[in-house]
Amino acid sequence: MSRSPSLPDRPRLDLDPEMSTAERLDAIRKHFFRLVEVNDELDDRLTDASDRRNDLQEEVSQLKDHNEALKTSALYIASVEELTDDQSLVIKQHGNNQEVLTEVSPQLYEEIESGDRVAINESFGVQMVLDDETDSRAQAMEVTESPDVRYEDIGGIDDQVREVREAVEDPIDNPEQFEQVGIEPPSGVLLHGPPGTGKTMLAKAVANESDATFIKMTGSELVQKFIGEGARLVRDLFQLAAEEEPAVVFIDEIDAIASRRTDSKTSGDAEVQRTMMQLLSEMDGFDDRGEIRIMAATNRFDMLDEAILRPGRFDRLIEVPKPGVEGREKILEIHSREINVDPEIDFAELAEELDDYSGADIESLVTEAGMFAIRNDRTTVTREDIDYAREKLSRGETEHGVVRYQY
Ligand SMILES: Nc1ncnc2c1ncn2[C@@H]1O[C@H](COP(=O)(O)OP(=O)(O)OP(=O)(O)O)[C@@H](O)[C@H]1O
Repeated sequence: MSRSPSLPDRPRLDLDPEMSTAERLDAIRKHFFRLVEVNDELDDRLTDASDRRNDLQEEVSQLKDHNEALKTSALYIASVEELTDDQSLVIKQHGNNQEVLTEVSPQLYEEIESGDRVAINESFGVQMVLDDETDSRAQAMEVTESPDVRYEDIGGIDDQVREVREAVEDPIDNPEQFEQVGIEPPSGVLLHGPPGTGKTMLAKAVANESDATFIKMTGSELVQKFIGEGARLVRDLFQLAAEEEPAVVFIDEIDAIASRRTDSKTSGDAEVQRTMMQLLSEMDGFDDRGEIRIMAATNRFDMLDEAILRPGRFDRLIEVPKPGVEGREKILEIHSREINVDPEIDFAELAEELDDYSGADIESLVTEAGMFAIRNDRTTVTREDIDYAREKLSRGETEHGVVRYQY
């Protein structure tokens, strides 16, 4: 901000006793005109300052409004139709096409262009300018041509692997067989069970082994990160799968968009409902015998809305539990494949001790033990390293930031 120039000097009247009366009168008249000039100048400066003050007050009030808008959660998406000269926008709300005039802060006004998509709250306060549609599509979906997970990387859940292969891989590899026999393959496969038991791995492995593209979307992200865009992104997800067939669509944390209805009727819930409705309608309009298979996973099976489990939707439920003792031994072996472990370590005995460990916990244990070996300048992981790692994991801290799941 520029500093205002200093105030004009106060005019002085110098009367010399030697002056004649006419000279004195002249000096006084000049002094008078000078005073009028300074007065006018100060008047102008006062008007400028008060205009500036009004501008600043208005800016403060707009920033306060913007601040309030930021504190509320965004609920709707709108497109900017027009920017008016007085720092307002004409926006059109998506869904109901309602046009509204809304004021924005000068900063936001600078940032916005006609045609932008913005997130707005219930009182049409603009919260933020959204990325363009293609950006959010790319961010919301993880697309892998061939994920590097194979069935042999998964331990302790052989029955689940077999069931998933039957429900997902066989219909992709042999659709004619299903047609000839006249049975419909399951529409959607829902994997449920505690965190870190291999649900995502299973979906990736089946995509890899069926030479299908793996397309993943996470329910909680749709709700928290891509506010107001859930329904569109679900539609895009299925469209992308159709472009990429054969494809395995995997919706992780499906409970975030498909939980049983709560009693509250807030618009946030309405938005989640719209996303779930879109998912249901995509699944209902889907040809079962295609080269697109739909999978989902949840740790909160008890919370799911039954609508999602009806025939034709997620109608094959597969529980993926924590591994038993043999499973734990297998997972220990898998995660030690690439690691130089002391051959004296008895995995069967160790597996007995790892009661309640999930596959992800076992992976963390092995990695953490490796970190201890490195720290102690050794190239082999010993039983002591494993015991140290266990102790550390049970305290919830790890060397590389992976915190052990608590159930
Ligand atoms: N059965 C298993 N066999 C081998 N490794 C496993 C197994 N389960 C989990 N892991 C390890 O844990 C990591 C996380 O597993 P994954 O993401 O598949 O679990 P998830 O069940 O999908 O968990 P979440 O519910 O938290 O998403 C895997 O990358 C893998 O290294």
